[in-house]
Amino acid sequence: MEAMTFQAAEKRSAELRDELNQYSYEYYVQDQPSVEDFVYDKKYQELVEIETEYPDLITPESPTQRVGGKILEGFEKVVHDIPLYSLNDVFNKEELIAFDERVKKAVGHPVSYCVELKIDGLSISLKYENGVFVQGATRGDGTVGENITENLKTVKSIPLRLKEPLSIEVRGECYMPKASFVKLNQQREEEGKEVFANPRNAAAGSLRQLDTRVAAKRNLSTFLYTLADFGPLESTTQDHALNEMSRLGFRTNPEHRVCETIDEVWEYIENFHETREQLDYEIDGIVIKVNDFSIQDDLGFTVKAPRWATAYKFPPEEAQTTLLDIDWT
Ligand SMILES: NC(=O)c1cnc(OC2CCCC2)nc1N
Repeated sequence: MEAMTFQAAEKRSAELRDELNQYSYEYYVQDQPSVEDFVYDKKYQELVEIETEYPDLITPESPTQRVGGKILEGFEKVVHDIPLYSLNDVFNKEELIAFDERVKKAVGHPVSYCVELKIDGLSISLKYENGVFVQGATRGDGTVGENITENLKTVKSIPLRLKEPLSIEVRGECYMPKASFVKLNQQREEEGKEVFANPRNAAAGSLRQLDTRVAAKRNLSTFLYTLADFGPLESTTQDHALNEMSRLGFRTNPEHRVCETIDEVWEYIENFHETREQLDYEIDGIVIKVNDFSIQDDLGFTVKAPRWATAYKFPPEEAQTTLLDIDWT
């Protein structure tokens, strides 16, 4: 290809960046690729050539910035302005009903719940300034976490630029799909390395890597579930907030549902207790949240957890054996 003028390269690289980021969004966030891999690869190669010729044209959200390549000295500490809370657990229907009774007593009337699968991964917090991904951190102890921005940039489902130039903070789970976990452990066994006990440990181990190229190869994914700093957004319920995050380009879990009674919540729990091994990611329970944010504010928090949410935990199963028994390839 004869050398492009800077102006031509500037225009072409911007077109390629937008096109490639759209393809990546369809593939990794919507799970609905619109083009074959070779189409993506060809355009990606063209962008690499232009950026190699004109490095000044590289922008933070360029897909070429997702391959990693930095060896970090360590992880800096991040103080969370808004704490990441943990959840009080319940283990049976009676305790779930007691949770609903406490909420109704405190609020004075029945409430709707937003129920979500409890993804078994690593809690992360993502900060965006004017739409650009600027910081990713682990939960840590809920107040102080670790800056893992460079590793999270390699997670393809995390948007490097939002669909709108908003300054917001969201939280969610970074996880390793079951199939990737099985493949990774097979690889590690062949290499005589120690295998990971479960997908959660594999995801945590991948994000704790100081060599960002390692994280880039671990096929991690995300489901976002908390709008922490709303910026200009005005969601009044958890269900609406999930839809807003999806609209902005985040990957959210499609199984969330609003339940009007605790019986409906129990039906949802029983359904997923049976069908969870068909999911291509691990869950360890169901999260139940009062849907209305103003009622959440009225209920507030105990020292470590919200009064407006609980986690129904499934009894631990011999997950590892079932995982390895299934042919995920
Ligand atoms: N692992 C999950 O899938 C999950 C975890 N946490 C939450 O909610 C936070 C927000 C307020 C307390 C807990 N939702 C989830 N879906």
